[in-house]
Amino acid sequence: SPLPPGPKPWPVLGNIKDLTAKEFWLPATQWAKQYGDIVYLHVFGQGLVFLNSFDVANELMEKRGAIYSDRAPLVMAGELCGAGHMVAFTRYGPASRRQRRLMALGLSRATVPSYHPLITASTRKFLRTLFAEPGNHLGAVRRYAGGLNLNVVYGLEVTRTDDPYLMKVEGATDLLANEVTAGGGLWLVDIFPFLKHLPDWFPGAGFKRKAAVWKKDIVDSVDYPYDAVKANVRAGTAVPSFCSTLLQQPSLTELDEFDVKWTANSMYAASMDTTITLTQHFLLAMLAYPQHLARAQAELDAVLGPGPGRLPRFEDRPALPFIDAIFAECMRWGVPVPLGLPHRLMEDDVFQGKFIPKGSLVFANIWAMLRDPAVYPDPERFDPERFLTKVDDATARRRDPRAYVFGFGRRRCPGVHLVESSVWLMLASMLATLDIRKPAGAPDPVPVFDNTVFRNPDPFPVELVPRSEQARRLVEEDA
Ligand code: HEM
Repeated sequence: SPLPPGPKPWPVLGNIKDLTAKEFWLPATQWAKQYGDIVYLHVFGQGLVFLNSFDVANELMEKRGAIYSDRAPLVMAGELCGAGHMVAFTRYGPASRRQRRLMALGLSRATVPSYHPLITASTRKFLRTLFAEPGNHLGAVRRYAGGLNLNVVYGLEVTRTDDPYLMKVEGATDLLANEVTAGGGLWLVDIFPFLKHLPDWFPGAGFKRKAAVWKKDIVDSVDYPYDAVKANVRAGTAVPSFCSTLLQQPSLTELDEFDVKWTANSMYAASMDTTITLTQHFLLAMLAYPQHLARAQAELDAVLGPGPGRLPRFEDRPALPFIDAIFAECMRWGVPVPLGLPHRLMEDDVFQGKFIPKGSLVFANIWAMLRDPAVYPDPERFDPERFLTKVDDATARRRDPRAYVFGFGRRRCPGVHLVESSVWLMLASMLATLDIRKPAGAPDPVPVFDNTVFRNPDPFPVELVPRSEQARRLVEEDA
């Protein structure tokens, strides 16, 4: 069978000239328009496959998950930088299945409500930080996401901005997102693995010297909070958390411990940039569409009392359909991980008469799915109301961005239920208490995206100010 269609490759080099370091989802979506639901490229013989519709992604990544669930053997990130045991990098097999089981235990739909008190406390703390440091909302979001995770995962309470656990894991997460995987995770050594045998001093082997430094920080960030929770468990002082619960099981093997340690770290690393990205898109949307901010605040006032009368709680959610619609539209419009994380195909496959070679890296083009005008008319517009029109169940399922933004199949994001609770409360709390506006005289923000994995906008000017004296009092008195 022929390969799926795609842009014409050069001999040997393949489509290297078609790769872009920024916003790779844009050319990928142009190819989707030109070539259809499956597009094939190669770089030095390494196949790259783009699945551009829900049906095809579901058919291959979900239904044929037994062969579409591996990850690329990344020499630089996995081997040289020591991140190979992080869940997102783990090769498909017994180890990844053990990790996924642990995650399912700690992050299931049934478990997440037990974190609601903690999520509420973290969100309130986040609001206080925002009010106290109005010019540093990004720092506040970081601390919120990091603190919540340290608490849920390790039972460690963050009390200071320069908390040593937070600093360590933040540093390593930053390294991973902005250095190790900034170019999509692919280094020359991943294409030519023999390069890893170059001596460190060899000209061109700078990547090895970098990796040695980064590896130390990454491995440190995995051990440091884990050792703390283990010591707490031994001393009988551990508070309930993902790690402490699992570490107190009888007959824990060394392998179990290893799995708990790496799984715990992965939850932290994977939640940080995604949460920040989603929050930044929410702010961009509120700046560009102030009418939705006003409507959301009116809905909140009607339920919580004017001003607001009190801070939002999880129990309020069914009475706040417009807030839910804003949340859904932030996921759709923002698309935090537009091409997902590539799955590696483990065997040759044939689909709709096209040959997909073993070893191909398969991307779900989530961006194209969430910009499909047939499902989302006028897709560039931030329009929460699109989720409020009554439709039949099948259409409602098809238009729910949750079916796409978290990826597909056996590697689908295990953080989905945590996000559903934590980000909802965060958005509802910000809308209830803050005005979100451009600083006086500042131009409309034009978002710039520099990362190839996350669609995280570069910082932009925004002013977050208490909505009213009442809002300020509520947040401060809640301390
Ligand atoms: C806005 C929030 C988030 C979005 C949009 C998001 C999206 C994604 C996507 C698209 C993937 C790749 C799935 C695939 O390969 O098909 C992924 C993987 C992953 N996510 Fe999330 N995520 C979010 C938050 C979180 C949170 C809060 C956690 C943990 C607490 C988390 C943990 C993970 C892990 C561990 C993986 C790797 C799974 C694997 O390789 O088996 N994510 N996420």
